[in-house]
Amino acid sequence: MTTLGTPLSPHATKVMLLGAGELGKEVLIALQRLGVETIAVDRYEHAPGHQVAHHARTITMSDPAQLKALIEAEKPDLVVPEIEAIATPMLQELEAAGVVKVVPTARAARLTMDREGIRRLAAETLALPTSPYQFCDSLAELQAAIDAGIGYPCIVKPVMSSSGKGQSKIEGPADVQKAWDYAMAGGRVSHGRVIVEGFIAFDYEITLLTVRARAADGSIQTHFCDPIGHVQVSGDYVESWQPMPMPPQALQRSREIAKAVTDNLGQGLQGEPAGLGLFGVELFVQGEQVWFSEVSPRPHDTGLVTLITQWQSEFELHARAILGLPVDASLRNPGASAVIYGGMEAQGIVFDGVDEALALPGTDLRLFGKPESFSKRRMGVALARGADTDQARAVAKQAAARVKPRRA
Ligand SMILES: Nc1ncnc2c1ncn2[C@@H]1O[C@H](COP(=O)(O)OP(=O)(O)OP(=O)(O)O)[C@@H](O)[C@H]1O
Ligand SMILES: NCC(=O)N[C@@H]1O[C@H](COP(=O)([O-])[O-])[C@@H](O)[C@H]1O
Ligand SMILES: [Mg+2]
Repeated sequence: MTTLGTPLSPHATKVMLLGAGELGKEVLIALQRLGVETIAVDRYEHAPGHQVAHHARTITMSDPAQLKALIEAEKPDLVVPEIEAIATPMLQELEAAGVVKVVPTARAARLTMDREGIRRLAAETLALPTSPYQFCDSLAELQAAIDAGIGYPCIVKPVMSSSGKGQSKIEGPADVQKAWDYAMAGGRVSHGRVIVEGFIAFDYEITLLTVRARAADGSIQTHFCDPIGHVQVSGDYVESWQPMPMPPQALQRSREIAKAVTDNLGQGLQGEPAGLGLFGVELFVQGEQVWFSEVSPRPHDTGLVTLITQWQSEFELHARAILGLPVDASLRNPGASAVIYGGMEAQGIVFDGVDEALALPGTDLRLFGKPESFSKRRMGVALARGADTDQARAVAKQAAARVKPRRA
């Protein structure tokens, strides 16, 4: 049985988000609606989630001592990692000592924190199909890995990075040095290690949102959302839509892969089923062939589209699942999302054209409230529902284009 308390009272149910960007902000709102007391943590002040939580804290989340001190002071019932760059070994220690429960588990947060943990688990332990890959600690090792079999074209990424930061495609020998230098500059935490992956010429890629939630009989059940199709530019998502039509066999294979990965990441300390929550399983598809790419043990940026397509968005699903509540992962209507970048480096920017964007029928908007804009920083997203995803994609893109960020 799940019992929830009253926020700001001695019996509050307290949840701490480690990372309070646009994804965390929506999870926090979903938790607030259930009367959960929320603590939003991020590396900078006035992060999107800070603005909607009961408590806002700013620390260096990759510093184990700071993280431990904050968790011990706040005593949350649940800690919910929202970004990768967190001192996850400390979370494992605190979880093992019974100090706190980590969503979905501290082990899952640690394994997915860097590309090596999750890639080796998927490809080597679970024998799932992935691109060929090597990990390298120097330019010389990178060149050797390419020459020894990865070949051209290939993709280089820092082991710890997300949203395409530090990622580039190598077309031939002339690009190797540039890709190495770019990866060194682009990781979230400075780290001299990269993954080089053989390029998969997929027909399309999907995110399969997969939810581990408690069923009425107390067991953990896996629910799949309809697949989300998306387009990435320079490793960062710019457009997504749901549902993505797929041949039944490719969908079946995608679900098997997602189940294998999430079952493993959901294991508790003694290997028993434990971890609850939503996962974003990223897959490449060509015909009936499916490759595992990576997984987020948390809501996924491409899943922002579910704010307008599902009865329960990925954020509500995550909030419900982690609290042990029942979920409904079904689609309500087709829809699409299109990203709004800042397009400039400036503080406290303003957005023109919000009225024109929302005048398009079936649209909605999220402006995240990030205090500082960068040229390629995601500042908002336009959402559109439609009779089909082609129509919704066109409208979402049009709405995003009507929102014009500018200097105040
Ligand atoms: N081996 C590959 N072959 C072909 N395309 C790839 C490969 N690896 C990555 N990509 C492309 O780059 C995108 C981003 O890669 P990946 O998901 O590994 O990076 P990321 O920085 O973790 O992104 P995010 O945090 O947004 O999920 C993929 O969605 C895909 O479009
Ligand atoms: N692909 C992962 C992803 O989209 N993560 C989302 O971006 C935020 C960081 O944004 P920022 O870099 O603009 O601060 C994270 O906090 C999370 O919400
Ligand atoms: Mg990705």
